[in-house]
Amino acid sequence: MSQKPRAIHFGAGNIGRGFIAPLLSKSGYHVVFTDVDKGIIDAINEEHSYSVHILDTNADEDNEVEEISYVKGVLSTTDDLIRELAHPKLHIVTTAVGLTVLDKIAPTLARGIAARRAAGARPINIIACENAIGATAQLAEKVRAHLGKEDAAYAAEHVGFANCSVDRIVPPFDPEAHDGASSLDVGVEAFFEWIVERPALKGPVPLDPPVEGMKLADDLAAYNERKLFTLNAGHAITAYLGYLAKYSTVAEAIGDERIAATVRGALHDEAGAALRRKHRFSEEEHGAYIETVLTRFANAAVHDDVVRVGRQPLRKLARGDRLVGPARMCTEYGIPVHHLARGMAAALLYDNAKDEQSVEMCKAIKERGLAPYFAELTGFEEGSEVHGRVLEEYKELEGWKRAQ
Ligand SMILES: NC(=O)c1ccc[n+]([C@@H]2O[C@H](COP(=O)([O-])OP(=O)(O)OC[C@H]3O[C@@H](n4cnc5c(N)ncnc54)[C@H](O)[C@@H]3O)[C@@H](O)[C@H]2O)c1
Ligand SMILES: O=P(O)(O)OC[C@@H](O)[C@@H](O)[C@H](O)[C@H](O)CO
Repeated sequence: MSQKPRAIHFGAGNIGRGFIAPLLSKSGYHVVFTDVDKGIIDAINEEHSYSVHILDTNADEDNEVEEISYVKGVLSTTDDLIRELAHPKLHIVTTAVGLTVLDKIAPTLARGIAARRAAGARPINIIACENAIGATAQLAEKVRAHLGKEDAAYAAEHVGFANCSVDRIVPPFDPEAHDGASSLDVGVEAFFEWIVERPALKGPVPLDPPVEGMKLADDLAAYNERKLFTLNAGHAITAYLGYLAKYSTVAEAIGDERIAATVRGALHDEAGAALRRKHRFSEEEHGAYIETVLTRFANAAVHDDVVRVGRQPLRKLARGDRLVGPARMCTEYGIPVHHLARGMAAALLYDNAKDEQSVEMCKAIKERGLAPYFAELTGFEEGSEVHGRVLEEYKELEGWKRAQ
């Protein structure tokens, strides 16, 4: 049996296989994937390895391929997972399942924590790598709701719940477009950033062994907001405007000057101005961060569909999320929002019959009326400046929709 320290990763999807597991594996952890998808778990247990293709516009072919080996899979619906969670060599648990799925994995994590207490096992750290402010804190609350008093006391001492900011663009990968690639392979951009909340970690800090590529920060909130309100805000605006203009990919959409101008304005003059005020990022540093983000969007080698980036518009229009979050921050600092308003309007126009939240949103707008629905969703009251501007932009963008 392997004596390597172990890591369990929930969600063997794009970011799990393409980012988190590779860092853990390269740092000396034996990675155990867990997923509800039996097909992925079976494939992992047949192959025990896969390749990560680093994709860059400037290369004719994949410019680098990393081999990830010695991985295994466990179906998340079986008791095998509880045994894995109680393993004496387990150091770290990560998730990348989607924010709305945290509810579903919380009871399993609670059972795993109870089993660790019964076994007197070593401390572990749990890190939810989902796109949201405080995703791990949200998970911790859901897990605690399933713990008895003694298990909760054990968890408070032995289980670290650390928030993080996680950044790497990893869309679905087409193995047929790459010679010799397997169904488990993933295609990723070269850029990555994983920043973890240091004060929340239990046991040795940095982790032992340290995770190569994992940065630790005392003030995670600043990095979390910087990423969500820049990369994800710009990504969402590009995707929703791109969808309206009938582009398939983010790279195509950001190549349209009308869309690029809105994204630039939203990131530099609005979200960026508010983030700089709140977190004291310098203009030079934050400007460079935004420009890197825009270059990443234009990377056509990472074939990223606007429908992936626009998925679940109601989650993206939630009050603390990537569109309304920076718009609220702007209003706190008296910064007018024109471009973000256009982005929110484009999100409200996202009409995709294959996306459940889009269907729900379009139905609600039709039945309840845009003005009251938007106010209820976002907290921007009817009659407020932002509310009025979003309604105006919505009308104008309906013209884009009709023009197609
Ligand atoms: N792909 C990216 O570019 C990227 C980058 C940063 C963060 N994220 C975040 O990572 C998370 C995952 O995104 P993704 O793109 O990898 O999605 P994905 O759909 O490729 O992967 C999610 C995986 O979770 C699995 N899953 C669903 N329910 C589960 C459950 N109950 N138990 C165990 N596994 C379950 C799915 O089967 C799937 O394999 C999201 O929160 C996303 O916002 C994604
Ligand atoms: O994963 P979502 O749905 O929250 O957001 C879609 C994309 O913006 C996102 O997955 C980015 O690719 C990622 O956040 C890059 O780090």
